[in-house]
Amino acid sequence: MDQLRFDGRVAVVTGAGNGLGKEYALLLGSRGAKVVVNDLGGARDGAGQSANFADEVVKQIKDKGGVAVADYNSVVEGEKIIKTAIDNFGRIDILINNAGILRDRSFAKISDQDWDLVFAVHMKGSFKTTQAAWEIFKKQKYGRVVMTSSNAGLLGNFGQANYSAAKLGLVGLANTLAIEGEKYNIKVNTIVPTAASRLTQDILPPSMFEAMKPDLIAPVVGYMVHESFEGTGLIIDSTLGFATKTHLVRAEGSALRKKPTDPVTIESVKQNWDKVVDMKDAKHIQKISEVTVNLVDKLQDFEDRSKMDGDRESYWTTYSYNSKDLSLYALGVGASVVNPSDLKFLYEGHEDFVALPTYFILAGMCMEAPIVAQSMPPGKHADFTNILHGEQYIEFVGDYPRTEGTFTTRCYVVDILDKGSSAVAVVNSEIYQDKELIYRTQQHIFVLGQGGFGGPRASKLATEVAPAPKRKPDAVVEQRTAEDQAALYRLSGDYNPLHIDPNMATTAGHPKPILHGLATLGISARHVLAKYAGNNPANVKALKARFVKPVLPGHTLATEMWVEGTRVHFQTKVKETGNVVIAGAYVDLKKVESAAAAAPAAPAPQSAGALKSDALFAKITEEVKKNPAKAKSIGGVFLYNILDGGKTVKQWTLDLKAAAVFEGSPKGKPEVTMTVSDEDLLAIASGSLNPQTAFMKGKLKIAGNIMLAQKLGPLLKSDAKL
Ligand SMILES: CCCCCCC[C@@H](O)CC(=O)SCCNC(=O)CCNC(=O)[C@H](O)C(C)(C)COP(=O)(O)OP(=O)(O)OC[C@H]1O[C@@H](n2cnc3c(N)ncnc32)[C@H](O)[C@@H]1OP(=O)(O)O
Repeated sequence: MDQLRFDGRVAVVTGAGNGLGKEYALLLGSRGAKVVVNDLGGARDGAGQSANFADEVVKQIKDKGGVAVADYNSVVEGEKIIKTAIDNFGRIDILINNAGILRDRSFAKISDQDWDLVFAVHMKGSFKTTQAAWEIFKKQKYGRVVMTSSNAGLLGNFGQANYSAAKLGLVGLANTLAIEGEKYNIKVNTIVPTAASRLTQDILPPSMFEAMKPDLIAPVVGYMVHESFEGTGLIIDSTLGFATKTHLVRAEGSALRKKPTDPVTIESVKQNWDKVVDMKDAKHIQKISEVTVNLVDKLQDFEDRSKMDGDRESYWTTYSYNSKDLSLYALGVGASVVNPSDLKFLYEGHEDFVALPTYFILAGMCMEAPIVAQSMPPGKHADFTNILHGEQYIEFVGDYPRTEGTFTTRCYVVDILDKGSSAVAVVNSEIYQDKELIYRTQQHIFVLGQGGFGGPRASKLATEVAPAPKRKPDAVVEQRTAEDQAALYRLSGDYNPLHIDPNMATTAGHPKPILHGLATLGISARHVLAKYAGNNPANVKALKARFVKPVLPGHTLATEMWVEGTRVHFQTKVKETGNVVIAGAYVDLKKVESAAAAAPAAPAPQSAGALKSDALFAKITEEVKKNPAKAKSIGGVFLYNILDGGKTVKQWTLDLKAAAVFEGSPKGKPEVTMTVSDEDLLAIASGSLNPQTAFMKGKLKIAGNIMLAQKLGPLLKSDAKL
């Protein structure tokens, strides 16, 4: 890489007589910048004054052929320091606010003077110096400013209340200046250094002090003030030759009331506190305007949800998943690399990688919601010690979900049934993505010993099981479960101790921890999928099952299947005992594809070479010309990002060789092939086929170098939304 230089630039470094500031000044001076070396020459606590420090640094810069001038003003009179730059060099481009002092005392002992002095040097000093340079930066439409914060400010540190407050104040100052400077090409960033300096000399242990050389941090700041540096409003923590970005994140938060008409009370705040502080889905907010948008969205969601809920108590939650979750789940329901047709459920690099349909039941489980417990009739209770999964239903409504995403789930109890000795809670879930319903589930939770309260025995709102035909099954698939099946399955999110804790299992009357009902169901559903659905999850419309008897890990499951139209009835038996464990179950398919028909010879892939046909390019170009705006956002998707890397890639060729080159692989050696028919490619270019949809429907496949293919996949997805 060419040396990054500062020729023609003028830099002011405050507190540059020693430590970090000195290193910044020496580095910039050695790279062609004219440097104002500011230092008051005071002691660490700000007392005293001397010209020696700054003069010495100026001498060192000049000795190496650089240009520098000393400045002995206090940063509190920042305008004088900037004047030194203008008087000597006629301009200013870079300002590093580095000067600082310490007045450490435990909080109770901090005097007004300790407080004021620390604030004067750090806050007022950075304010005055930056403000004096600001108008010049604005006029010349160029400026690079670095504020110096500290982990004591970001995190607090015993005995440094004054220093911490001032240091975090500087982050706030930088944040606002980054916004105000944006349109004038003024970049304002914050460095959080931990270095051996006069400030830390007898604070750090000697061995650490030795290692934390300021010259390991100076290049980080050097880059942050270079003209090629694009970042602004960043907080960069650096020490010991490491650098890392740090930023504040904001949790999803929670509404503090059920309906817009309800009051907020101290009690409702307490009730929702766990969600208020839940950082699971926390995000970094880039701009203050995002907070407003986010609040408006939240308010809208809150109102929409409250309308949907009416008088019904619902529980709303979000559920995020990624490829790792899908693979883990697939292992939990017995998929194995031993079976090649399972690979697409296990390996995110597989060109047909896809989620098993039963995986999506999990987002509808609302395990953490107290809704069943809260819906029990007076005197009855439900908890992990007395519930069993009784039945499960799932029905896909929209496009088959992708291999990663975030859902919003609404769960609510539709009925509590009285089955005599026991109760059954019927729980509905609706699962939304981007406010669109994509599937729904229903679970029956059997609550042992809690019946007899005079409630209804059946519910019109419950999806019924369907008894299997009375003939011999059309097919049977057997699979032995592993001893660790439940231990593995639970990692997908059902941590009910019944499935892992021997004491809990004994208390509930089982010889050992039992298998999750959904693990048994997942295994049987896989059998149906492979046998009659062409192993294609998107072929599944709905699935229903009743758990009739518990299964123990290690048991062999035999899934018996009957085909009736597009419905595949099934029941599952434990081979060792002959017990039926899943009954009345079925999978509704879009189309039955029996195993023989479902395993055709692999379709002949359309070679990447086909994409390079000149005739096809000519056609695409023609389409693009007809509607350039549309094509730019759709057909251009692919290459836009590749071009972002700064390489010249011929547009509209969709040439993945170029992508490989972009990734730094040897030229002319394509590492990725793209499989797409000429018609589909044309359709993408003309805007009639969304690449995201094409990717989802398997019409567009990327394979080869897995890392690269993975990168390209998300590019398609994210850009398709533009
Ligand atoms: C929101 C948070 C949710 C979190 C939930 C999930 C947490 C998970 O960790 C829990 C699990 O995975 S548990 C493991 C899987 N489930 C099981 O092993 C249950 C197996 N089933 C049984 O043991 C019995 O069927 C049993 C005990 C359920 C019923 O047996 P019996 O008492 O003998 O019932 P029976 O006399 O045959 O019938 C009585 C009435 O109940 C209905 N019924 C029977 N089985 C049902 C079942 N599985 N689900 C729903 N209803 C069921 C019958 O139809 C009958 O009603 P009716 O007289 O009105 O026809």
